Amino acid sequence: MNPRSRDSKPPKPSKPSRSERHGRRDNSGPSASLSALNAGSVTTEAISIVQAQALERRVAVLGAGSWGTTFAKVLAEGGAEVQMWARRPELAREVTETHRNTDYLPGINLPIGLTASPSIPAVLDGAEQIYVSVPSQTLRENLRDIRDLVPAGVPVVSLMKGVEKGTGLRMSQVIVEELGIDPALVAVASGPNLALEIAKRQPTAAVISSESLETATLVAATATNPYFHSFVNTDVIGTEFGGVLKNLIAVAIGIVDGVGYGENTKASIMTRGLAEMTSFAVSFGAQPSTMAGLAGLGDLIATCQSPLSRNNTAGRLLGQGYRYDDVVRQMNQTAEGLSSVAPILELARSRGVDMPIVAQVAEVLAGTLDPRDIAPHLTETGEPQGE
Ligand SMILES: NC(=O)C1=CN([C@@H]2O[C@H](COP(=O)(O)OP(=O)(O)OC[C@H]3O[C@@H](n4cnc5c(N)ncnc54)[C@H](O)[C@@H]3O)[C@@H](O)[C@H]2O)C=CC1
Ligand SMILES: O=C(CO)COP(=O)(O)O
Repeated sequence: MNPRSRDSKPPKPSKPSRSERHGRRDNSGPSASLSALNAGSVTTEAISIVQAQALERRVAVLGAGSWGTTFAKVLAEGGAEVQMWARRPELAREVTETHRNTDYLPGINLPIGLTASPSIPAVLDGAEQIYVSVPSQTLRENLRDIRDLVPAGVPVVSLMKGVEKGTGLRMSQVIVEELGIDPALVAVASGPNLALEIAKRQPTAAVISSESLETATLVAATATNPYFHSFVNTDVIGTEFGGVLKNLIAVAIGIVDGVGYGENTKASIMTRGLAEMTSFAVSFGAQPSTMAGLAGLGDLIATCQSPLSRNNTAGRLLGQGYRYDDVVRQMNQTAEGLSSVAPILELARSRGVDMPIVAQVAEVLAGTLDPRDIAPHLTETGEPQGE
């Protein structure tokens, strides 16, 4: 457990009632845009029932980008009181005052029970659970700013899908290292979770994984609502690597899409990609069944098929002939796959695992392989081999 003691806290100001916070008419905003939002989505009534029955749980979400904001909405619509940390004060003001985050989630009304602040101490004060959604490459520096502010004994949940360059560490490992907390308090969330679809309340599922089933269950109960169902497992390695590796295969799919290849090519890459993902993750101790579940196959399908995926989009630009630097300049959101390629290949080499598709993505990124030549090279040797 966390050896640090909990600071004594000032008494909390009296809170508005649950119905005031969530608002029985649900989201703010004009009714016209509300009904547009509710077209093809889980109903406001279903959410109100869950909110009314939920335990009062105060949670913090660090990162107000597309996934941090969407997950904060999921938690609030599951009945939690949610405070989100936003780097930019004007974004925090927009979320709290107008219930919008137009930069990341255009057209989405956020729940009244969701507020944001640029002050990390204010957001963490009294938090019973902490969810982290910042780019994987900045996580360590973000955590250094907060290590003395994390309340003792509180679960910390990674929503991220990358590995750290240089160390090759998974995000849960960086969290344990930087915060010095018991790994049993750390959980990860993964699955087919394209932010904008979820923000529109289109139903989906995820996996919450922790080496402690108790932690995973507590987090999953909080991160569940009528349109978002959280399953649990204790295979942190598989759940986390599933989210990282499918990004790399989605870049490959984007590349061949950009070139103009069709469904056979994409199905071959997805299928062989899953085989690559599984060999890699199992060599690090993951369960093969995790790779066949939501955090592996499920997320692979969603990310490879959707134009909403930033990794898929980055790949498509590469396939259309843009250079790596141009692609990075064009992406104004995090495409984790681009930074995970090198550390994943290094980790694969350390275990003697072949990753021919990921290796070719690295070559396209480096400009040493013509995107048109990626698809035929689905094996390392070109020799016939067992599937
Ligand atoms: N967007 C999606 O559909 C999903 C994203 N994820 C994962 O969530 C993580 C975060 O992704 P998004 O929220 O989509 O990214 P984003 O690019 O939309 O937002 C990143 C957030 O991190 C903040 N941030 C904090 N420190 C930063 C720094 N030093 N440099 C840059 N930004 C900093 C930004 O201000 C921003 O609020 C990634 O690991 C991604 O793979 C996982 C599931 C779904
Ligand atoms: O992880 C995701 C869907 O599950 C989001 O994928 P992108 O980061 O490629 O947008």
